[in-house]
Amino acid sequence: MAYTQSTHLSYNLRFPLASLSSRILHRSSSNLFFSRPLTFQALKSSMADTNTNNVAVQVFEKDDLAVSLAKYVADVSNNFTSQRGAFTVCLSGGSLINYLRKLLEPPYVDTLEWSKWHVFWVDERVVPKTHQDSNYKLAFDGLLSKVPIPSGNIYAINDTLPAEGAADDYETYIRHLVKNNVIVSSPANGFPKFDLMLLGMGPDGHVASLFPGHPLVEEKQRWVTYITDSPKPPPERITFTFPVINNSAYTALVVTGKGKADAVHSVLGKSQNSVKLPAGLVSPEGELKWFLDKGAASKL
Ligand SMILES: O=C1O[C@H](COP(=O)(O)O)[C@@H](O)[C@H](O)[C@H]1O
Repeated sequence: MAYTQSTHLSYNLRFPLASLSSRILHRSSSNLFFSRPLTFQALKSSMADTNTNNVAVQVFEKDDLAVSLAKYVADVSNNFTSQRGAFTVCLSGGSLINYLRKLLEPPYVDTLEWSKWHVFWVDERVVPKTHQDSNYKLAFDGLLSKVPIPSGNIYAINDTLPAEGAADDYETYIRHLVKNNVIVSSPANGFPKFDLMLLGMGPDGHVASLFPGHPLVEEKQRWVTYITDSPKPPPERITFTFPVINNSAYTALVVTGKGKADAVHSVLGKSQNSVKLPAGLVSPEGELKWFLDKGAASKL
C-alpha cells in the first residue's frame, strides 16, 4: 500500500469542520490508500453497496487519535449548538469513552456548550447503573460527571426494567423527545436523526449490541430493540437498530488494537467479505469517519 503523510483535509460540509491533520486514508472504488489532502467531495466511497455517502478513514499514532477525536466531536458540537441550539450525541460503551478523554482538557472543557448537549446511549447493558458493566456508569465516571451537562439532558435507560421493557421504554422516551423537537427526525422515513453517533467495534465486528449473524441486525422497524443472548457478556442488552444508527448526521467509528485488525480488514480491506459484519453495515445518511490506530489498521 503506497501512502504519503497528509497535512490537512478540508471538509466541504453542510457545517464545514475545521481542517484535520494526520494520516488520511480515502476509499476509492476497490482501493484503500493513504493520500494527499482531498476535498470532502473527493471522499465518495463505495464501501457499502448502498452507500453513496462520504466516508473517511484515518489512522493515528498513539495519543493522536484522542486528540483528533476531541477536535472532531468539538467541531460537530459547535456547529449544531450554534445552528440549532442543541446537540444530540449518542455514546457507545467499551474503549470509546477513554478516547474521549481529551474533551476534558482545555480548550474543549471550558469552551464547549455543554449545557446544550443531550446524551443518549447507542446500546446499554441491562444492569443497574452502578454496575461495573453499565455503559452509563462508564461514561458517567469517565466523562459526564466532569462536565456541566444538565442531568436532565442525560438520557440513561430505565435500569429497573427487564430488557424488553427497557428497550420499549427507551424508544418511547426518544419518540417523546422527537415530538418535542429535542431530537430531529427525518421527514422521509420518520426515524430519529441524531447529530452524532459515536460507535466502537468489537473484535468480532459488532457495533452497538448488533452482533454478527444475529437476527437483530436485520431489524427495520424498531428504533430500539433488545437482546437476551448476547455472545459478549452481559447477555441482556438494549440497542439502537441500524435504521437509527444509519440515519445520523455524523458517525464516528473508533477502533483500536491489533485484535480488531481482521474485522477492520474484512470491512475496509480490498476484498471485502460477501457476508458483511455489522460494522460493514454502518452506512449513514451523513458523514462516516473511521478513527483507527496502527494496530487496528495493520492488515489494511
Ligand atoms: O459490548 C460492547 O462492545 C462494543 C465494543 O467495545 P470495545 O471495548 O471493544 O471498544 C461497544 O462499542 C459497545 O457499546 C459495548 O456495549
